[in-house]
Amino acid sequence: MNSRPCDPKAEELSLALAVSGLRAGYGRGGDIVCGIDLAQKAESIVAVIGPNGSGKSSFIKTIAGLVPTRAGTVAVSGRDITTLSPARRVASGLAYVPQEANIFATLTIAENLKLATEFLRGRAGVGPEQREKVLDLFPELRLRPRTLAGNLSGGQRQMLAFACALLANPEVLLLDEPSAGLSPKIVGETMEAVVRVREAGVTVLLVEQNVAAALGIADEVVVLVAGRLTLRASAADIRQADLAGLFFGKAA
Ligand SMILES: Nc1ncnc2c1ncn2[C@@H]1O[C@H](COP(=O)(O)OP(=O)(O)OP(=O)(O)O)[C@@H](O)[C@H]1O
Repeated sequence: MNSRPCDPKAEELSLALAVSGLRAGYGRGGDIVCGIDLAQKAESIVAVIGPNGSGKSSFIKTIAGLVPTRAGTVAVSGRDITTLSPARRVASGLAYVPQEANIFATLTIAENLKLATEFLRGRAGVGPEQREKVLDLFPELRLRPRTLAGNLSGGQRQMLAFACALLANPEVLLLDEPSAGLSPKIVGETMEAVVRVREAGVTVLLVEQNVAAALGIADEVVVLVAGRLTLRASAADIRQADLAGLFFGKAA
């Protein structure tokens, strides 16, 4: 037998994102995130789906440091970031694009991009070179730097929000419902942009209500019900599955 001994530490280090026993909630209320484990390989896209109110956004916000962690750990590329502030998490390689208010509508495209790196001095790979790489991914933004972000379409705003997050040269990008409020055509373009982001070497954890859109681009899907991960499977397997059954425990 020539199989190598399993080294859990080495395995953990090879993961882009490692979430273990994560618990979180709001104020004095009960747990909304109820002990979640998630190990995500580098340069993969994992989609988090589940019924309304199951805690998908709360889960991703807890990883971003915006909802206080009550128990458990979060690590990016083997570095424990559990106790870091949201800003320090960004500087540690974890970027987050919220569902709403993810750009400054009264500033221009160029001003939004400039502001995005203002507090990131010291993070390796942040600077003009990264800016060029990001603008190569979203060439439309390069064409009209003086356009007010508030005058962009919903899809263009999402591209700007992605670009601002990517300027931090993240290893992991958290996206909270990027398709929300977009027309079907623009949802498709937004999902294509997520694929380009992954092709650029970034690991993507995506919360989506639009299950079909998420399944179209994800490698793996996790189903969250009442704050717990109830299923993890390849997107191909989930495409065949009965979603009502997965979400609500109903028989087909
Ligand atoms: N700021 C908050 N304060 C208190 N409770 C909150 C807060 N934000 C969310 N919740 C509660 O946490 C639970 C999970 O909400 P969350 O938005 O995380 O679910 P979701 O799965 O993302 O829902 P949706 O698919 O509808 O966006 C809900 O019961 C919600 O009311």
